Amino acid sequence: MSLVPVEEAQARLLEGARPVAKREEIGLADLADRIAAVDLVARRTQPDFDASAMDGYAVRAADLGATPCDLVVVGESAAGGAYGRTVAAGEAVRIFTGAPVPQGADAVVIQENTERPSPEAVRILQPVDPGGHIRRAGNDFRTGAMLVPAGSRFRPASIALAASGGYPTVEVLRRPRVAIAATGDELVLPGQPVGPSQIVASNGYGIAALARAAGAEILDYGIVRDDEAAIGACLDRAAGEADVLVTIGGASVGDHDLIGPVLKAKGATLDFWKIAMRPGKPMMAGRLGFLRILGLPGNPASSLVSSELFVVPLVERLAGRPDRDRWVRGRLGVDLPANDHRAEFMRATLDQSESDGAMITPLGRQDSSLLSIFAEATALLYRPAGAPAARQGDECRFIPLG
Ligand SMILES: Nc1nc2c(c(=O)[nH]1)N[C@H]1C(S)=C(S)[C@@H](COP(=O)(O)OP(=O)(O)OC[C@H]3O[C@@H](n4cnc5c(N)ncnc54)[C@H](O)[C@@H]3O)O[C@H]1N2
Ligand code: MOO
Repeated sequence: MSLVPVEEAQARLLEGARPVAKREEIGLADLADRIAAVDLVARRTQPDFDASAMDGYAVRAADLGATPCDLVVVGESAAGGAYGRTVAAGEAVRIFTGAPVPQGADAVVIQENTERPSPEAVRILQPVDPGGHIRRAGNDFRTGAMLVPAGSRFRPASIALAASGGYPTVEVLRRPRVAIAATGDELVLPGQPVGPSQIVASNGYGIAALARAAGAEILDYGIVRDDEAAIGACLDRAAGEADVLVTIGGASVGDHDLIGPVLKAKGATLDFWKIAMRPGKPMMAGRLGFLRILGLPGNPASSLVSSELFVVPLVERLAGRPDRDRWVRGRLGVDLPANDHRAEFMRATLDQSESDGAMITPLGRQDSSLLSIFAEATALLYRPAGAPAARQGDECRFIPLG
């Protein structure tokens, strides 16, 4: 079977992938980064009264023909406690920011432009135009105005806007459910005793963090043994509750690499297997009914690179987020030899201090088993398949790592 080019594999994976159709109603506290399922139209007007923009005195502008002049202070209007009567000629009302401007008053004088010659009187030192320092009713929005269109991703300001518009809860797209299963007889959970020839299952935690940031809800299936029945049961479980199943390990050609055989036995479609990339070659993608399956290679760097390139865009698409170009242009920090037929994604560091663009330098050791090197990397440097030798300073592309 020939290797599938990376771009082709990405395109085939996203073919027909649409945002999850199910919706749910959630509270404002959980709204960050969720996608609005319906248009949010204002249920109220903001502000729904003329409000003072400053601390000072509500006055009739016409009273201030010649300043300084003294007015009688007849009461107070505070935020949440209006002045109930009408302001008459020669009168002023002490007022605070956000408080309703009383009937009869048409301007606010800021308190810095006043003096209090006595408790009953205020001396206005400068005139003010009618409407001065007043926020008119509906200044922000009116009932019926479009606040957040369906399909938008909630940002801090739009969450606050939803609250202001009268929504205690909001209908959003349900997050895609991504089940993650680490396969392998050698694996133990973090914190458990590690016996001879065993290792700690680590990859799933990094992949879960990536998928969650891309908009997924994670279903953690823990460790699944290298056993066709166990992997089959995991597939059945995912088909019943998840949108995507990500398996880690068992994707290659060894006698204990069972993901491919189990997909076949279960009648799942295998969309593609083996990508022209390094690391991450043995990745496979398939489907069982509505479930999408990504079989990632077990080597730590391989599984994380595959997740950046395949899990993230798939989850973002299913979550209803817009497709985005994650590639950034930079310059090589070192000379590099010609590349072979597999695109290479090198763990690299990024120096943003250069004036002519970011400088990317691959880390010394690129072995796909090295998590310590991955954790040090701040970028994945892309070397296209068949790329000729490159010189320091040549343009290159990279994905910044979060
Ligand atoms: N004869 C061949 N052998 C291999 C080939 C090949 O083309 N022909 N490809 C190699 C490449 S490239 C990769 S990548 C690996 C991937 O193999 P698998 O996906 O089958 O992964 P495993 O064999 O199960 O595990 C590989 C390695 O990773 C460790 N691992 C597995 N799961 C986890 C986990 N959740 N957390 C941490 N580490 C994990 C596992 O213990 C192994 O050390 O195949 C090559 N072989
Ligand atoms: O593709 Mo493997 O991922 O080279 O180690």
